[in-house]
Amino acid sequence: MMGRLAIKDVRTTYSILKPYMIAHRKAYMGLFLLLFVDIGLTLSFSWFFGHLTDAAIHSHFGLMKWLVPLGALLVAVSIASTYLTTLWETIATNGVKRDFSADVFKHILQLPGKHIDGKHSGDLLAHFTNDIHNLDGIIGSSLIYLIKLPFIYVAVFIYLLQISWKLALVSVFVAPVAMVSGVVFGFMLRKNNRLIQDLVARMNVLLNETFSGLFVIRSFLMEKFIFAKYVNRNQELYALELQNAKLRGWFYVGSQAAASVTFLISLCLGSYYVSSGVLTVGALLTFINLVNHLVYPLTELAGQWAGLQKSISAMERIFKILEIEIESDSLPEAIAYKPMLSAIHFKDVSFSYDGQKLVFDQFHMQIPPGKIVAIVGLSGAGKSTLFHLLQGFYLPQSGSITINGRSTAALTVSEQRSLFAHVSQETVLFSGTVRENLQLAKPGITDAQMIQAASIAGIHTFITALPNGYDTEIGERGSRLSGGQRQRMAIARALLKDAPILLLDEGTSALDSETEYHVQKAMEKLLHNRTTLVIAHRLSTVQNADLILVMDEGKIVQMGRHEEIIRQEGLYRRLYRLQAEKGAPPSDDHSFDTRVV
Ligand SMILES: Nc1ncnc2c1ncn2[C@@H]1O[C@H](COP(=O)(O)OP(=O)(O)OP(=O)(O)O)[C@@H](O)[C@H]1O
Repeated sequence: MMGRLAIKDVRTTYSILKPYMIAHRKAYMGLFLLLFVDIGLTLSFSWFFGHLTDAAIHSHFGLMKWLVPLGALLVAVSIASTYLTTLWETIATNGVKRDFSADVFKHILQLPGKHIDGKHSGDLLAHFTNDIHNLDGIIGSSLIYLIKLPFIYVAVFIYLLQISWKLALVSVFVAPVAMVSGVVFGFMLRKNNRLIQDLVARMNVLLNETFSGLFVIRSFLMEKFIFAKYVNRNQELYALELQNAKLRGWFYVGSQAAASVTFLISLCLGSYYVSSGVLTVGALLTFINLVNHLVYPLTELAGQWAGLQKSISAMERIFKILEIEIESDSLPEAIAYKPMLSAIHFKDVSFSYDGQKLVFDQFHMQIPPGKIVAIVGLSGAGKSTLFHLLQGFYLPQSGSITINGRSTAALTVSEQRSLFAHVSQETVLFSGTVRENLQLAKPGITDAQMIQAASIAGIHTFITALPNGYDTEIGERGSRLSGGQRQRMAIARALLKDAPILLLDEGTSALDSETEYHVQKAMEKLLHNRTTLVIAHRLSTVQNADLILVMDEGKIVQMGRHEEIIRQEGLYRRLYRLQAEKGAPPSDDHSFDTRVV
């Protein structure tokens, strides 16, 4: 992995992009060669104009006869060179961007949970919609241009010296002025570009949150507020772009003025030399043409320089992601475990999300193999955190978690995550078909297995009634399905993963009684031959559990079977009674809703 680097300049940016550019070295070498072809063409065309003019003035038809086909040849080479430059530049630039963005994407997929927490999805999105494309300046045309500049300068200057050394000296005095102002403006542009890119990222966050929460926005009548926020940010962006344009404009005006002065002085002096017989008309034409090639790059410098600065500030943003240590070297893959009854042991586990407030302090927990364990407790007690730690989404600061006597620290990410099938409270499905969503569970799932799992989860009949059956699109995040249907899809997905340990979160408040009953039945079928941890909200689950763990503020305050702990004075009985007082006397069909307390 890349070490910690502070992006300060172009060199650092290139040190990151170097391997990607080397991978496309053929295209870059081609472009480098074409650069010399281009310089050769520039000199040849100028030479051609001068000689053709002199030949015409002096009626040298013999010379003109072979100059004309030579001119045609130069045009042909120029056309071929333009075509190849366009092609190779696209191959190089897009090739580097394709490979680099794939690596950035892979890196984000491998970021540890604690680093994902602090990132906005819109901000991450901006790396791909904005930052990667802004790298064009440093890997594409600006790079070629800036490499070409010194070469063309030297080549043209040597040619000019041969025509008239006095004129040549006059014509290059502008170069150092342009260089110095380029550095100063470059610095200012980079600062401005950084602000623009940060703002674009913030706008992405706003857009992302707006579109994903559109119904909440409508329900709370937040449209005006959101719209005003968007308009303000857009205005801010406009102001920054304007500032950027002014900077580029001044740089352009400066270099244009210096270039025009150079051109005019050369033209006046040159005309004087022609009238005094020192230069021929053809030589002056060659000279003026070449001076243009010195002047033109300087006027273009502002644009190229801005592109380069944009790239560097884009890379600064991407680098903040790249410098975070990832949790594994490669992307994890599902491993097939044979059915096994797993014992889980938390020993002196201390954990904090933010490094300050401890969720677990020297936490101890032992889950016997093959049992159904219900976890109950107040909201914020640490139940979900327990699931996060088990699956290795977060690592404990101290202590150990062992599964069948093996520490999770010794497991690879693939090994650890393949041990669990998780049905979470908030069901996340992906855009695509029912089949695609179910097949995500494990590679190589057959249709027969898929139908079996969907039948157990009680969703097969519903799926077959859809217009395209298993090939029906379910919309973004499964939006075309109801809450209960989504949950049963998640159960089918967990069944197909067929992992040794089940983690269930009974968040069924959104379901009607009949759906809840079906979901519950489907979940029960998941429980055989495995160790199961259920964050329990239903009395039936709690009563049927082999073991109940009652959690409070990151500690297990009571444990045992329902009949045992209901007799004890403590949180469990309080929760149970409160449920009864709510007017819903506990029975098998009612929710053991710990959240209401
Ligand atoms: N990503 C996070 N970053 C910081 N703190 C967090 C994060 N997730 C949870 N917490 C905090 O950790 C504590 C335990 O949260 P956890 O989600 O494990 O509780 P829970 O028992 O599952 O609650 P609930 O029943 O409401 O889902 C809470 O104080 C919560 O605010």
